Amino acid sequence: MPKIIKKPQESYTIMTELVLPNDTNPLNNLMGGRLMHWMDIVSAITAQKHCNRIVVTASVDNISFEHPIALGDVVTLEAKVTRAFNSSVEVHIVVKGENIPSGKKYSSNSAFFTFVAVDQSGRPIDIPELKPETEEEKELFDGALRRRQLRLVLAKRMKPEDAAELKSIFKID
Ligand SMILES: CCCCCCCCCCCCCCCC(=O)SCCNC(=O)CCNC(=O)[C@H](O)C(C)(C)COP(=O)(O)OP(=O)(O)OC[C@H]1O[C@@H](n2cnc3c(N)ncnc32)[C@H](O)[C@@H]1OP(=O)(O)O
Repeated sequence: MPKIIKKPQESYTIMTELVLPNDTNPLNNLMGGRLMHWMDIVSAITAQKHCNRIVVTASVDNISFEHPIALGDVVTLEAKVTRAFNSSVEVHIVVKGENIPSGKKYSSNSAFFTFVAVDQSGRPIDIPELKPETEEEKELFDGALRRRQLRLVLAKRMKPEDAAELKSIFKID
């Protein structure tokens, strides 16, 4: 049976949160762990929309916090599927902060999460394909194969010698 093909826009998800006192550290900035929880939720919703299945978080790539988010600021998390493989999807999340009284907007961080669609017994299950449309979506789609190989090599699920696309970026003429 031919696979269903979906566009990134069909599962695009945006989530808005307000930093409340219970979300902050002693410096009155948003705690990293709370932000990672929100990133997990928004990206899981995105992955579920693409797969129409229950998904589990399989891996989280490096997250670096570029800009603290202050108490009272508004946090916007945007998530898009970059590529679908067999049972797994890579989701790109972009986090921005906004101080509404001053009108200041800033980038906080971005990350890639990988989710696996599972059946009722928790076994991986096939998912729809993804067809990127915009130039940015195509660029993320192309890079997703290298990122997948890197995370599978690090997780000891792929031999480095089999990671052809990843190795090709290190080739020197
Ligand atoms: C319609 C529905 C309505 C539902 C309405 C409910 C709404 C409610 C919303 C709540 C939203 C919160 C959602 C939070 C989601 C959690 O937080 S889930 C909890 C944390 N995560 C877990 O517990 C996952 C634990 N791990 C596992 O269960 C298994 O290792 C996995 C991930 C299913 C993989 O199973 P496995 O048997 O090792 O599978 P295997 O066949 O080797 O590989 C399957 C795929 O996993 C990939 N994979 C495996 N390991 C990795 C890795 N380390 N890195 C990257 N990929 C990997 C493989 O590459 C492969 O990909 P494909 O080639 O198939 O695309």
